[in-house]
Amino acid sequence: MATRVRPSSKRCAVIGGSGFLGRHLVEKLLERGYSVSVFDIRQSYELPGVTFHQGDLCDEQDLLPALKDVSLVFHCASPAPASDDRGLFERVNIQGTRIVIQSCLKAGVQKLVLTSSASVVFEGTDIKNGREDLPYARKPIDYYTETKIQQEKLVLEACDQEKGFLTVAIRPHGIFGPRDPQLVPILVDTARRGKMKFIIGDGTNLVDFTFVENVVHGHILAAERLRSDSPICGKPYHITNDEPIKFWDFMSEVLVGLGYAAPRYHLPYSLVYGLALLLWLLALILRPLVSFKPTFTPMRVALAGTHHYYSCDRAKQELGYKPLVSLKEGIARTVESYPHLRQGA
Ligand SMILES: NC(=O)C1=CN([C@@H]2O[C@H](COP(=O)(O)OP(=O)(O)OC[C@H]3O[C@@H](n4cnc5c(N)ncnc54)[C@H](O)[C@@H]3O)[C@@H](O)[C@H]2O)C=CC1
Ligand SMILES: CC(C)CCC[C@@H](C)[C@H]1CC[C@H]2C3=C(CC[C@]12C)[C@@]1(C)CCC(=O)C[C@@H]1CC3
Repeated sequence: MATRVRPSSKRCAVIGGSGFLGRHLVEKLLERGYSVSVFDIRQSYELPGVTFHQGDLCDEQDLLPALKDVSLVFHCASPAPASDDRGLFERVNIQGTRIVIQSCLKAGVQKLVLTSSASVVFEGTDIKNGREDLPYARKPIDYYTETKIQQEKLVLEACDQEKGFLTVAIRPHGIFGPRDPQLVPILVDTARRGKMKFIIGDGTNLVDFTFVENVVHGHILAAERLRSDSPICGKPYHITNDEPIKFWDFMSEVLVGLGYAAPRYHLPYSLVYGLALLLWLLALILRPLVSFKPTFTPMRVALAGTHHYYSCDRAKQELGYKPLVSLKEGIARTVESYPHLRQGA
């Protein structure tokens, strides 16, 4: 009689493994002795110990081969928030996540760890030390957030301890670090165009920025603690640096580290938010005729001008989480990793 071979617990798949967070996660998993199957719509690197599968996660036929003999799946694929493409977010984050869950069940995967976002509770108003029991945003600030909420619900609701399919969601906030394609590059581009002179609001708002290696650490702890009798099944966990910082101090440290001037002049929050909303509407109306992408979107202005920091007490207590890299060291390592973005380079 043929016996069914249980997939090795050291073989895992990273969906979105070519991305910023995904690649850092893959590198750490390899270091910890895992063999990794990467699934992504693009291939951005090659590494010994990694098998690449290129395809669209919305297509089960593309995805299934990447999940063969895999017991643990990390799902950290998403379209970039800056694309602001409602159809794409719905297709990839909602329908695609349904396909990911179905494919995991078909392939006999036992654990699914989703990269969600702390933004699933953010409505554009202050959040101070927010805990995981805050309700999902009733009025999500953009399509990205709207679909990240649906995605998280789908994954957590799929958790079935009796059937042995275990899920958990990690909610990071403001990930930064070497190879980040959005935060530092957008900041530098804005500075180079002379638009980083202004502080939106009074500049005292506190925000979480999380060094990428801490986010990776949170994911691996969650995966390794996920067992059928563990209290973490079907739950979300905030993962931050646990060092809220003034948004404009963080921006200034990165800018000054790269040789640019720190923003100095204050503009009222409601004025900038109103203008950003107007520009966004204009861009939407004119989309069939001309395509332009405003730098100061309502989402970015809200993120730049409000408090949004989160408690990671639940992760500390239930996952044994503690940030490994301080904000100071994370900023220094990030600045050093971008020689091509320095002033004058
Ligand atoms: N960067 C940040 O500050 C934060 C990110 N997150 C979440 O972390 C995750 C990773 O984000 P990043 O690494 O920053 O983004 P990224 O854009 O660098 O990586 C996302 C990856 O997903 C892949 N992907 C997109 N659509 C796909 C599809 N249809 N099929 C297969 N692969 C596809 C992309 O090719 C890319 O490699 C995302 O789920 C994001 O929502 C959450 C909180 C903060
Ligand atoms: C133009 C300036 C006012 C701001 C430049 C920096 C921004 C590009 C970033 C500051 C906070 C970042 C952030 C995200 C993307 C990049 C920023 C807006 C996310 C939206 C990425 C995806 C998430 O899940 C939440 C993040 C919150 C913080």
